[in-house]
Amino acid sequence: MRIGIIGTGAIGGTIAALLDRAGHQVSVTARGEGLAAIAEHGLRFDGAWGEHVATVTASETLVATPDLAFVCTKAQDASAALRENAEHLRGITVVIVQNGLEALEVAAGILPDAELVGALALYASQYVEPGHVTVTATGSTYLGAGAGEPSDAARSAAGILGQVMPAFATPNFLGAQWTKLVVNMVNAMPALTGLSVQQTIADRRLSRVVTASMRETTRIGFASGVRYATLQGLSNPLLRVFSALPLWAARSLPTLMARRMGSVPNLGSTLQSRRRGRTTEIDYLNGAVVRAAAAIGRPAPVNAAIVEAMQGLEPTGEFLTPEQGGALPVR
Ligand SMILES: NC(=O)C1=CN([C@@H]2O[C@H](COP(=O)(O)OP(=O)(O)OC[C@H]3O[C@@H](n4cnc5c(N)ncnc54)[C@H](OP(=O)(O)O)[C@@H]3O)[C@@H](O)[C@H]2O)C=CC1
Ligand SMILES: CC(C)(CO)C(=O)C(=O)O
Repeated sequence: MRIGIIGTGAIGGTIAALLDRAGHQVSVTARGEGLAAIAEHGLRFDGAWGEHVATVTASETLVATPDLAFVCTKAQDASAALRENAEHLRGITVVIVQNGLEALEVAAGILPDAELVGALALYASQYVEPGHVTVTATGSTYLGAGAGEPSDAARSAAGILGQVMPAFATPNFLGAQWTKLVVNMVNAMPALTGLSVQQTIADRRLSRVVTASMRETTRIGFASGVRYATLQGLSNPLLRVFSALPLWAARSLPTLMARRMGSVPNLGSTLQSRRRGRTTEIDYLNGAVVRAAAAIGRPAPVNAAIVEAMQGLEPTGEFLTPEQGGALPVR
């Protein structure tokens, strides 16, 4: 199958390398140093899903229409990347692999005649250097769209991706995005402190803030009428219990998540953006919780403080100490 990958960073690089290894004809889009490295040496892939050097076609934008496309940029880059490639995305299935709640709505405004599918990745990949990505923790990908049953396009894309990694079409994709948003509350503390996800959760002070942001997210979701979808053991009933726990007891959830990630340090995708001098997705993660809370007239003080702290730090390139990070408000 002819596969197009837009945005060949950690996730795009992983999908591109694995589909190339499985024999698909893969074309990728990249820019700057990343594009130069892939064009010169191929795309180097290693880590938990094996090793491969993919000799993919690489260019700044797609030069032909593929049978299936994956858009794997950060949320803040998605609109521009979709616009730049719109000509070759018309009428085909376009899978947007992206955290946050807005991926499909943004894409629908730019590609009204594509078959849009959202995808939530629960594995962890790292952009090691231009043209080199590594998988630091395995996990499944969930594909779907909207509130109902998964479309034929979602099932078929899950079938293709399922050839190379665990991938499932899921109903209630909106609920799945919220469940993933709860998971992504592990991203901010590493991005604020420069520590890995495992290190931040092992630190009692930072872990309290992670737990508080997760619990706040869960509560805002429930108050907004969200029915959380089941993703990798996290379900609506479990999150209902979690949302009512005191902080000391709720801490067991991020602790379990960190344990599942294993011993290879997982930086999380937000810290990786900072390390590469890129803007972060904070407005689409913790910021999405603040906006959802505002929409129902509720405050989200923990997530608002995290967003504010990140906005202050991003332009400086500096990090908080664990003491400073642990002093963020929790409730
Ligand atoms: N990494 C992870 O473990 C996980 C990430 N996710 C989510 O997946 C999505 C992708 O994340 P991730 O792979 O980590 O992000 P990366 O930053 O590693 O990769 C995104 C890539 O897109 C490229 N890009 C941006 N705009 C364009 C454009 N217009 N044309 C071509 N390329 C472009 C960037 O280029 P450049 O290198 O020049 O910046 C970058 O290489 C995010 O929503 C993230 O939250 C979900 C689960 C796990
Ligand atoms: C699943 C997780 C937390 C993997 O690191 C992720 O989604 C991210 O880093 O953005």
